[in-house]
Amino acid sequence: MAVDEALRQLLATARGTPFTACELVSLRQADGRVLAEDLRAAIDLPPWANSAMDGYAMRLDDLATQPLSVSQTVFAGQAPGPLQAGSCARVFTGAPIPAGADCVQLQENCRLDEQGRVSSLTTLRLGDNIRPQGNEIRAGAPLLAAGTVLNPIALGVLASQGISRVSVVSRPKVALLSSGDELAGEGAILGPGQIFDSNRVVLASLLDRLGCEVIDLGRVPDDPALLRAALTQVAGIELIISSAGVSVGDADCIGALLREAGEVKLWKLAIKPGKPFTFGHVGTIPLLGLPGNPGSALVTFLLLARPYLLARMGVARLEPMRVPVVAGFSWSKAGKRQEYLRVRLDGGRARLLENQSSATLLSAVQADGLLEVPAGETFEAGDVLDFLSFDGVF
Ligand SMILES: Nc1nc2c(c(=O)[nH]1)N[C@H]1C(S)=C(S)[C@@H](COP(=O)(O)OP(=O)(O)OC[C@H]3O[C@@H](n4cnc5c(N)ncnc54)[C@H](O)[C@@H]3O)O[C@H]1N2
Ligand code: MOO
Ligand SMILES: [Mg+2]
Repeated sequence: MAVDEALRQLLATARGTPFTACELVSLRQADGRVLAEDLRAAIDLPPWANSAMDGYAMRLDDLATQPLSVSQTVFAGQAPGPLQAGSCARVFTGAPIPAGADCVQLQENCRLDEQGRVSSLTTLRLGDNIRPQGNEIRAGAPLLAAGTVLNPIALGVLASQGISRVSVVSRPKVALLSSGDELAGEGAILGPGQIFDSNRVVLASLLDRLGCEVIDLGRVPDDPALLRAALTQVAGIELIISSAGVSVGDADCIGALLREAGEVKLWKLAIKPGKPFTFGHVGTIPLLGLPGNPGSALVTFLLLARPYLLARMGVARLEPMRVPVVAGFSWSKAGKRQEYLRVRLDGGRARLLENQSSATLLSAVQADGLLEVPAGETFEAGDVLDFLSFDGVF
């Protein structure tokens, strides 16, 4: 199955099974969380007309009779009285505009005489250097839509509205496990044939960044019964993510687990790395089975697991951002699978990192992102391809 079709099916399933729980959090707890409600502006912004510059607030009609005496001084945070006819007001940036004033002249463009009276040295137009009330947004207008991933800017927008708590999608409970008899944990001395488990920390950290509550089930041997036992330990799991054991080897037992205790929905995609990616259910709980090779687990997480999770969280923008990038190398072997090459951007061109093996993470840590090569295609240096940046993803 093509990657696009698998993604389409995963997203359709995800949209049909959204995470519905939400919670009220403070803005400082809301960074990276998904807004659960449509929000409208509570107040006009700015709440009152204010000066964009340090200078003098005037009435255009009074400029015919300058110099103008200064009838009041208004700092930001003060409440001015109305502007006396035939005078101007000393104002500073952010200060409310006195009623009756219709423009502000910069102090650099004013001359003060010995009596402290002000003349404008340049012509002014109605509204110059005034930020009108409600100019940015009117009370009641749509502010942020449900499904927005709150970032520091969005939090600032909420704070500027006096909003201090927001309803966000509760952290989905995701059970994570590494399957494999060969896996050793941190601090272990490697026995014969053993390797350290690296996938779990990668996936747990990626899940943290998506705002999930990671239930770490640790390393589980290649045994469907033990896998099943591990999964029944915790209540309330909303999704299972496993790594390894999805290919055709005698010890690959995620498929057996799904067939015994649930169902297999997707298996084997035209994606490189990541071919044996699996999606199914253990009982009623969805399971995303990522391949064990660390490069394959990473790529399938980014391209399939991440959008699936975001869709269940109600996020509108799901996929990593694709941008056109010029290839700095040629590719002559057309593959049967859509391929994701680890590349670095040097001078705006994609440079292929040396080791593209799905078994290594070292080229991925040097990469800026992935270059997408459609199945059956070759390309020349100078051709433009889609690039999926790691920026914004991690
Ligand atoms: N006869 C075939 N063999 C394989 C095929 C195939 O089509 N026919 N597909 C290959 C592809 S492509 C991939 S990708 C891998 C996927 O393997 P599995 O998902 O079954 O994973 P394992 O066999 O358990 O492990 C693969 C590899 O990854 C290492 N690994 C596993 N877990 C971890 C971990 N937590 N941290 C670090 N490294 C891990 C494991 O030791 C193996 O070296 O199958 C190919 N075979
Ligand atoms: O699909 Mo596998 O990930 O090539 O090694
Ligand atoms: Mg295997």
